[in-house]
Amino acid sequence: MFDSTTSNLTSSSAWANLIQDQDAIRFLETTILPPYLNSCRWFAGKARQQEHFRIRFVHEIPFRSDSYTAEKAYLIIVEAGYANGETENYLLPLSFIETDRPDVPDVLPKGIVTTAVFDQKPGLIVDAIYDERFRQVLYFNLAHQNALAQKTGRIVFHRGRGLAAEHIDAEVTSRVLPVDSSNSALVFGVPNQGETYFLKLYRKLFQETNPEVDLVSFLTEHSHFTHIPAYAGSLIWQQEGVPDVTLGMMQLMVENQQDSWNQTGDYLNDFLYAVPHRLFTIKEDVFDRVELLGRRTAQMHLALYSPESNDPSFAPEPFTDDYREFIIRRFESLLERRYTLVIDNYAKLDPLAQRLAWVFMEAKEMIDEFVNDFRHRPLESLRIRIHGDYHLGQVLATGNDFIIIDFEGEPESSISERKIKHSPLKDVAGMIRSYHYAVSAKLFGSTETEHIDPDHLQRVSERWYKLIRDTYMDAYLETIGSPHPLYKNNSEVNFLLLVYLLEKAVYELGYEISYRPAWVKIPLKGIMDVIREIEKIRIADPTRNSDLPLLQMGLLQTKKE
Ligand SMILES: Nc1ncnc2c1ncn2[C@@H]1O[C@H](COP(=O)(O)OP(=O)(O)O)[C@@H](O)[C@H]1O
Ligand SMILES: O=P(O)(O)O[C@H]1O[C@H](CO)[C@@H](O[C@H]2O[C@H](CO)[C@@H](O)[C@H](O)[C@H]2O)[C@H](O)[C@H]1O
Repeated sequence: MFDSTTSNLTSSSAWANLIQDQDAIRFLETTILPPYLNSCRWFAGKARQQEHFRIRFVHEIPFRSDSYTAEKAYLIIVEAGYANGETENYLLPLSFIETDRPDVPDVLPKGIVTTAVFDQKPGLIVDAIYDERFRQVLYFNLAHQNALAQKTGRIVFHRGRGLAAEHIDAEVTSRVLPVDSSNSALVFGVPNQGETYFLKLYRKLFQETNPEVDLVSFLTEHSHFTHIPAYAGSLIWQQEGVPDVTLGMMQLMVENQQDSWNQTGDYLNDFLYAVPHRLFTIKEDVFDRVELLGRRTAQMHLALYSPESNDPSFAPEPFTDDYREFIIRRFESLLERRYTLVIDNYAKLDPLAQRLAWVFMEAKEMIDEFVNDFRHRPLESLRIRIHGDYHLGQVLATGNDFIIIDFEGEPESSISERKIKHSPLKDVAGMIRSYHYAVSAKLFGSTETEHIDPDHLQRVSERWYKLIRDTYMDAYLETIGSPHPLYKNNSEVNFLLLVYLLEKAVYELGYEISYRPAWVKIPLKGIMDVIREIEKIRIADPTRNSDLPLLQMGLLQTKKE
C-alpha cells in the first residue's frame, strides 16, 4: 500500500486506483496540498488561519489516448477550512506523468504538485492543466457535449454557439496562458486559424451556476451581442437535487494588444508630459476611444435589457423596497467597516489623506441623510442583470474596438449577491471611478510631476477626469436613447449614479487601505466628489428642511508649510 516514510508520495496501487488508497489521499491532504495550494496565485485563503484541507470529491476524466500510460486525470475538489468563517472549495485537476519514459513532457515548476511513485512507477503529480492530454480531453468532451458519470453526479460538457461546427473534430493544439489570476486560462488552436478558443477553469467553486456563464451565454445566444468573446461552452458538475457547480467556461480567443487600463495609461502619458509645461492636451483620439467605450457599455446594457425574454432571471425589475433595503444594509455595514478601518489606520495616512479622511468622517450625517433619501425617493427606473465588476481592466483593446470580459462579478460578494439585478448605472459608476483612478495614479505617481504643487496637479487631474467622464456619459446616454424604460429621467440618472459612485468609492477605500495604502487618496477623493454633489442637491432643494451644517471643504486645501 502506501509508504509515507519517503518525502514524496509512494503507493503500491496504480494511479488509476488512487481513490482506493485512503492513506495516499490522507498524505495529499495533510502534507502535499497545504504548501502546494499556498503557492498558487488563485488560492484566496493565504491570509486566513488555515485549519484543514480535505479532498471532498474526486471526479474521473479518462484520457482519449494513453501516451504516457496513466490513463486518467482527476478533478479534485478540495475543501479549505479556517479558524474563522466559512470553508471554501477549490478545483484542482490532477494527473500523473511517469518520468522513466523517453517522451516525458516539460512541466513548469509551479505545476508540479509532488513527485510520486505509483505501482513502482516514478513520476510527477501535476496540476493537470499542464498536461497536454488533459487539455485535449477537455476540448474533445466539450466539442462533443459529453456527460461523464461519476460516483457523485456527473460532469456535463456543454457546447455553445461560439464553437464552430467545423472545429468539433479538429486536432487542436493547446497551452496554458501565462496570466496569473484568480482562475486558470487555457487556449486552443485549430488548424490554419491559430489560437481560437479560450477556456477559463474556475478555481474557487460555488454551489451555483457561475454568473459569468449566465451572462456570457445569454449575451451570445439570446442577444447576439458581439462585443464579448462569444460563448463556446462550459463544464458543469451536476447532482440530483442540488444546484449545479460551474467548473469552467470556453469563449472565443480575442486577439488584443492590451487591456483598456494600460491603453488609457499610455494615452495619459502624453497628457502627463505636457503638465510641467503648463499645457493641457488631450488628443482627439482619446475622446474617440472614450466615446466608443461609452457606446459599447450602453450596447451591452441594451443587450442585457430583455423585457421579452422568457427567462425570469433576465426580466427587468423595479426598485422594490426589498432591493433598497438590501443595498442600504450592505452599504451601511460597508460604511461601518470603513470608518473603523480609517480610524485604525489614521496615523499611517499622509497629511492630505488625513484631511480627506477627516471630511469623510465629518460627512457621516450627510451620507446617512442621503441613504435615507434612497430609501424613500420614488424611483421608476429599472434594474437588470449587469456586468457587476466593470472597470478599465475588464475591457480588452482590439485595434479599433473593445471586447468586454470577466463577468464573474465582485470578488467580495457571494454568488447569490452577484446575481441581484441593479441599475446598469452601477457598471457606469465602476467605469467612471476607473477613469478617475487612471488619471490620479498617473499624475500623482509619476516622477515627471514630483515637483509640481499638489493643488495644481489636483486641479489638472480634475479637469481631465471631468471632461472624460462627461464624454463617456454623453455617449452612453445617447446610445441608450431617450426615453428608455431603464432610466425614468435625468434626475433619476444623476441620483442613482451618485448612489453607486459612493458605494464603489467606499468599497475601494478598504481595498486600498488593505492592498495599496499609497493610493488611498484616490477613493477618498472620489468620496469627496460625491459628497460635494450631494451637498449641491441639498442646497438646491427648497423643500428640504435639514439642520445639517455645510461641510468644511476648506480643510482640503493643501497647506503650504
Ligand atoms: N476571450 C479571451 N481572449 C483572450 N484573452 C482573454 C480572454 N478572456 C480573458 N483573457 C485574458 O486573460 C486574463 C484573465 O481573464 P479574466 O476573465 O479577467 O480572468 P480572471 O477571472 O482569472 O481574472 C485577462 O486579463 C485577459 O488578458
Ligand atoms: O481583481 P478585480 O479586477 O476583480 O478587482 C479588484 O482589484 C482592482 C485593482 O486591480 C480594484 O480596482 C481599483 O483599481 C483599478 C486600478 O488598478 C481601477 O481601475 C478601479 O476603478 C478601482 O476600483 C477593484 O476595486 C478590486 O475589486
